[in-house]
Amino acid sequence: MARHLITSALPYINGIKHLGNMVGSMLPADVYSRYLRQRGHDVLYICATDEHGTPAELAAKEAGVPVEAFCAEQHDAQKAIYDGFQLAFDYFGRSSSAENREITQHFARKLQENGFIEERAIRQVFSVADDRFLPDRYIVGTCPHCGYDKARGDQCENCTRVLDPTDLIEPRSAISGSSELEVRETKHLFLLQSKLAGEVEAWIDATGEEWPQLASSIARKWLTEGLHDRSITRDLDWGVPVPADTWPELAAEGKVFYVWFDAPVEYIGATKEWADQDPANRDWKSWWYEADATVRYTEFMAKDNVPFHTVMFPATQLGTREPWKKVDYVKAFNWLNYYGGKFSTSQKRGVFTDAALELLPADYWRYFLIANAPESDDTSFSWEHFTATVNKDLADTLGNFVNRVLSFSRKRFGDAVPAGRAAGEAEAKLGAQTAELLAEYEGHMEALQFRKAAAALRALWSAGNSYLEEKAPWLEIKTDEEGAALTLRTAMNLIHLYAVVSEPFIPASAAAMRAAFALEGDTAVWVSAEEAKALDAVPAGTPFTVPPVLFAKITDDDLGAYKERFGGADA
Ligand SMILES: Nc1ncnc2c1ncn2[C@@H]1O[C@H](COP(=O)(O)OP(=O)(O)OP(=O)(O)O)[C@@H](O)[C@H]1O
Ligand SMILES: [Zn+2]
Repeated sequence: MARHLITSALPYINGIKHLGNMVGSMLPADVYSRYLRQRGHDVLYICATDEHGTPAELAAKEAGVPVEAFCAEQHDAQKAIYDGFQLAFDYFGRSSSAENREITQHFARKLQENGFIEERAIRQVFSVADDRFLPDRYIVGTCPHCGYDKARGDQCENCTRVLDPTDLIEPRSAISGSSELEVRETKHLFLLQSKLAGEVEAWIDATGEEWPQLASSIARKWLTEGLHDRSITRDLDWGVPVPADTWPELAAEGKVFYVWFDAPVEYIGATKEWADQDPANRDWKSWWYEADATVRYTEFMAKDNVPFHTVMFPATQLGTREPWKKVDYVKAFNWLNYYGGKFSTSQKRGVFTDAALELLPADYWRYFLIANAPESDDTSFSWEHFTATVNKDLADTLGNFVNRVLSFSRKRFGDAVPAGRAAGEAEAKLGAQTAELLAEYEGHMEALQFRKAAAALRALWSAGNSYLEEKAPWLEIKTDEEGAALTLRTAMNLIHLYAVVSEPFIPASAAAMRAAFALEGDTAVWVSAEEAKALDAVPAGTPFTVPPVLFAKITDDDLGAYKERFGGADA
């Protein structure tokens, strides 16, 4: 049995996340974690808010609150929404924690000891209008590689290339828009990534083989373009301070580490936060430091985050010369787009997670998003597609099946699962088909192929509908009561199986389906394809209740109202 360490890219603190963030990082990590837990693995799913950096500072300023208070508030607001989405983190931490400060400073000291950090005087962009040095991402201009005119000084969102502010054509301040920029001299720490490039490449050769193509191609592209030394400190108030014991002068000047230096370290920091809550029973080091071969580490993120996770953070880890656990598998996603553009926080485009939960329960979104995850390509969200998926897959195929079977059985046979005749040919065929589809579903989950997994799950639900149509217990009952009872008992067993295996996708509905049957013990434990074949986990005589309608259909009026409210018109 493996121990699975799972992390999803840290959501940034400056605002409520949108559905793109959800499907590109946290949601698939949660689905995968839930699946592995059900299968009996030891799983640790860690995430946190990414709290440092200029955007947080500026957002706090705009809100008129101190940045610490702003982050604390926003962290709680995000956490409440993730609870609403039923994201079952083992721990959801904060990159501004004392634990992360300690580990980040430790990383920096080790890198210094090993000769991978150098102090350099650099000339940095100073905005006269804003009276401050501008961090890279607060300088915007045109990308020299692809011509995108809103490229930031650290990275071009359009072509994902990493940039230096001085690469930008027609640079201007993102704060004031002023182009009155001067270059002034200031000292910073540089991580000598160029010295680590060979090691990173060798590491990718050894581990990157099985990564999805999206992840490995971005990593390779980055290495081919050359791994440059990078400044890892900033002139900001808010961040992990440069430790005074190692760099007294820079510490006195109030320099902090660059947010991209401490954010990935927070995967470790948050694990320590988790352990610090119950030190007698939780051990963070066995996951991260000298972790043995039973620990398998999987990361989830969208494509813009790939270079930092596949190249830069591994370089940092390698440079410490300490045995830190490095990623085994990088599950990378493309963009979820919204009517002609990327979902975007800054441009307030798309559906945000708080609004989504106001409209409909989490399971509707979870299912739709995962079934249409941007795995092999960018994917477009449309309200029509969302409506059709919810109505067809969730309401008609799954929800209706559950309600029809349970209501009809209660009406004819009372509040316990009827016995009826022994299983016959139709049940044997259904059992074989169920086992086959379940094995297919498992295979896709093991391979982290979420769209395919969703399709197999949907097929499993459909198989129940076909069986029910074929046996037609509402006709059968007129001539063969024992046969009708068998059909209903079998269908109820399917409902229970669906409840168990659908849990990673739709946890709340799955729990409601399981709770319909008064069974003893932990009924959420995974059922193997071989066990599923018999369709007899719920024995005759088990008391049951009919749950309220699981999925309400979205009407044409609802659809119209959603499009109106969220601006869902083609650009
Ligand atoms: N449209 C999208 N589709 C899929 N994943 C996305 C999308 N936008 C952002 N992500 C991913 O969401 C995760 C959290 O990102 P983060 O909080 O830093 O927001 P972001 O990337 O700045 O998004 P935005 O630009 O919309 O603010 C990252 O892994 C990021 O790559
Ligand atoms: Zn570009």
